Amino acid sequence: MDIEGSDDEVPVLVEPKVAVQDDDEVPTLVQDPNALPTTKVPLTIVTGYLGAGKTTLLNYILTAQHGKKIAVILNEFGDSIDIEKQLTVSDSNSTTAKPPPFVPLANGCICCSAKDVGVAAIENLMDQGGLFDYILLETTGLADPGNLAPTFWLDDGLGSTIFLDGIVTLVDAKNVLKSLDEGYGDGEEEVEKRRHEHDHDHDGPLLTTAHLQISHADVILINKTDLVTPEELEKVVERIRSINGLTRIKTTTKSEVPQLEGFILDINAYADVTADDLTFASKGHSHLDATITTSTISFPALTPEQVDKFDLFLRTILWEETLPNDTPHESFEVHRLKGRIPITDGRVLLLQGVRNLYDINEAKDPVREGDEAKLVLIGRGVGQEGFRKSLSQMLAS
Ligand SMILES: Nc1nc2c(ncn2[C@@H]2O[C@H](COP(=O)(O)OP(=O)(O)OP(=O)(O)O)[C@@H](O)[C@H]2O)c(=O)[nH]1
Repeated sequence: MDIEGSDDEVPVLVEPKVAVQDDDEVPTLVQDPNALPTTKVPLTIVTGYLGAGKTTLLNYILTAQHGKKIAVILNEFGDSIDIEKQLTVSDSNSTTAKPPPFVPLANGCICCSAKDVGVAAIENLMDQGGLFDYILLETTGLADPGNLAPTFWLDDGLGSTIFLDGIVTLVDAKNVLKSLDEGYGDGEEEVEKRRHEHDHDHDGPLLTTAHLQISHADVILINKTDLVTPEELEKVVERIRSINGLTRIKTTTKSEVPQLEGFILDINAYADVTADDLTFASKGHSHLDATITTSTISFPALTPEQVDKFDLFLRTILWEETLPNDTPHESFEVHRLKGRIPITDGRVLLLQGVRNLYDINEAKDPVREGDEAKLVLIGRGVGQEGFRKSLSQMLAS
């Protein structure tokens, strides 16, 4: 699977990205028409379970020859001092009681730790840190990247100097299945909390941190492959693929990814949607995991009149978390979505979404003969037949 082809697509925002906090709030897209165009700096979120190999990956990137000046931000939490110590720090000041906000690293990169990883906080830090051309944000092992991604994606539409390039998730080949099945590493309290948050009946399949980190990932590194047999590794790959059919997967030891560019860095995962990605996703083994699945809905090219109806379908599932037309359904939550929607007038609409945010751009390449529309959803309960049914009812109305 490949996430390439940014040159082919001219982004035309036909639907602003908006977040809906509550029913009274009217979402607006605020843009300063006088703002000067700036070169936006890509930000990659690096997530993954405790001990999966995040710091090892950052060290690998920071010592590789990529010609970039990278700013690494460590989401400060408990053991961040230890993490800092592990990084390849070339500055002697790093041992002072109060380290400077940024520590210069080997090959011109800089590193800092921050409690607040909101957009404004990071832009502030960047102002102090000087020129750089890439940001890697390492989250804590227990972070839900789905909480962070909308912040950076939304702000990119609001004139930020940062844009979300993608989410890279490290998984530990040896322990990931235990994490997915039992919430291994989440702790009893957290497991109980998640049951209350995500499963109102408390007897459904458990949603673990590992699920959240995998379902939101654009790239997954299955690390520590030296600790498993080829058969065990194959099982891990299949399970992960069944959760997230859109992600690119690579198996690694010591988080080594010789080809960083286009695989970890500069993947543009929130801009590009290729037909190949979606076709690949629809061939997944979608029932290996009881909690999170990838579901593909295919339908014929839309007429221009159906575009608004399709948009209403999206708004209903993402903002109201229900299916249109009172279609009966079990509870669900969408973590990530992508779509490619040909229109009978020759246009192709590209759809991107994370949690309750989405946007639609117009692809430059025209519709091809026989193209069908594809909507890929990743999340809990997204494989229900009701999705197809309510969409076709809505389009036919
Ligand atoms: N056997 C083996 N060990 C590895 C591999 N990759 C990393 N490690 C080791 O696993 C340990 C944890 O790696 P880290 O890179 O610190 O993992 P992390 O995800 O940053 O961990 P936290 O910061 O605790 O969340 C370290 O001792 C690494 O040297 C690997 O592929 N195989």
